[in-house]
Amino acid sequence: MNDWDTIAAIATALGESSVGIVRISGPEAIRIVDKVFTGKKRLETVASHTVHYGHIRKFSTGDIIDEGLVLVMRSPRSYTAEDVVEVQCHGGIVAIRRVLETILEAGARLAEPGEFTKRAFLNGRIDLSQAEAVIDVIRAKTDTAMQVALKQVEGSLSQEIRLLRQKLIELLAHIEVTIDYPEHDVEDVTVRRVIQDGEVAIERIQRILHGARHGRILREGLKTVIVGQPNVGKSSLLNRLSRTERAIVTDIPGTTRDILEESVNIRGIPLTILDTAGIRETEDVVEKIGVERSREAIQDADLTVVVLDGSKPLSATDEDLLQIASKRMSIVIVNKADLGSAVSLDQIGQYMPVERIVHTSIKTGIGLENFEDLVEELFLGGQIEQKDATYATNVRHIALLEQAKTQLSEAVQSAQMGMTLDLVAVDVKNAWSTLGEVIGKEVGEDLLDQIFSQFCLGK
Ligand SMILES: Nc1nc2c(c(=O)[nH]1)N(C=O)[C@@H](CNc1ccc(C(=O)N[C@@H](CCC(=O)O)C(=O)O)cc1)CN2
Ligand SMILES: Nc1nc2c(ncn2[C@@H]2O[C@H](COP(=O)(O)OP(=O)(O)OP(=O)(O)O)[C@@H](O)[C@H]2O)c(=O)[nH]1
Ligand SMILES: [Mg+2]
Repeated sequence: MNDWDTIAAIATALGESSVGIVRISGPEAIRIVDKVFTGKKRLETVASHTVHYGHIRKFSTGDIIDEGLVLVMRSPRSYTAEDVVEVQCHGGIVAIRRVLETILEAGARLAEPGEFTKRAFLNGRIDLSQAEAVIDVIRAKTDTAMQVALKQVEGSLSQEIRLLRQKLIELLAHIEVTIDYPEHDVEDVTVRRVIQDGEVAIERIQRILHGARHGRILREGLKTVIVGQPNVGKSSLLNRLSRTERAIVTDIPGTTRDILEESVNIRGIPLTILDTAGIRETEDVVEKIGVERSREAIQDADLTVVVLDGSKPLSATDEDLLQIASKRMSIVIVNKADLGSAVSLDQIGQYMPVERIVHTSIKTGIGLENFEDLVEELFLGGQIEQKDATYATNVRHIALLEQAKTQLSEAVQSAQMGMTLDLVAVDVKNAWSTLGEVIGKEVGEDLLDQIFSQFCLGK
């Protein structure tokens, strides 16, 4: 174990709560808490993973600060793999702060954000991808996001990466043998193996990356933009989905002026919805800018919802929007079904497959279920349902996986083109070390600092 100092921090959220926890980790953790805690036994003598009742005292005066329960977890069986003591005191800002203060007076240092988890990594209890997933668990906003992150904390991605690296090392060993003892193996057997194993590895990486888009959506929300002419019901849709009166709805066309943003949750899929100003049909330059703005919003979005007023015939502006949206993931809502239908389905069908068209009356709520079904179908497509699939959700991991994929493609190509085996080996070796960076092999201190500084205090 490293001879680091002993760190302490408040582990629970600040504010009024029933219980608060101060966590201490490091070689002096138990001795330091012993100096300020009086229970039946000295903590130095108690068994690991036991809980003790007693009083916490001010280090300088010996005055009682609070009563509490203390947990002792001895190295290496703890979160950080060091000796860890957790003091559970009363909640509320004053009690927790005073307990932390006395522990700092007794010799601990205030931990930096993420320092407990950083120690768990540096002590080898978890790898970097597991440590990074701890942030995702804390930040998860839906059950599914939480589930995916927790799986990663438990090592799902790490395991995939380790397996891939293992295969690449075996391949490298094979190449080395062929280079060093040419008589031992025929070169083209090795070349074939590079191509075959390389392609299998690329395929595995591809599968992890395929889940990446879903992973990002789970973390950041599906960027959704609502576009359409004035007065068609765009803001009404936003209000319905968010179950708020966030957007102002009136029968005056042009009610929404600025873009509004709202987070909603549809069947466990987080959506960040932008409600845009309606696009008018004029030759006016200012209005043309409106179409341009919508076009930009559509380019940025994961999902575009085009709202039409179904009680009116399709206009040229509607067709423009349908045209732009047809190139992207999109859904068409034909609204105001309660006012009768004047819009031609065949006409919309020229731009959009019928399965993507939903008829609604947002005013009465009719058809919204179908819209939600469609969102769910488009974005989960059964894939998130496979609970054991591994997703890369972290941009750093995704970038590294893309890079490793490229390096492997280069190895395969070099092999196919008949390059010498030592050149092929370089690409394979590169892919192996790129994958290593995902789990924290050979990463620099700067990167670690950057990653762990995103954590909250006490984690
Ligand atoms: N009180 C408390 N609750 C908590 C945490 C904590 O640190 N303290 N956690 C903080 O995130 C989470 C649980 N995560 C944890 C992960 C590993 C170990 C741990 O001690 N692992 C050791 C020993 C396992 C064992 O005894 O079998 C190990 O893996 O070696 C503890 C908590 C959520 N709940
Ligand atoms: N009859 C009927 N009226 C609706 C329906 N949906 C919305 N409306 C009404 O249409 C009017 C315009 O709705 P908004 O949601 O403000 O429309 P918008 O598309 O946001 O309009 P702008 O912000 O002006 O671009 C309001 O009076 C709504 O109550 C519907 O399904 N049927
Ligand atoms: Mg509006």
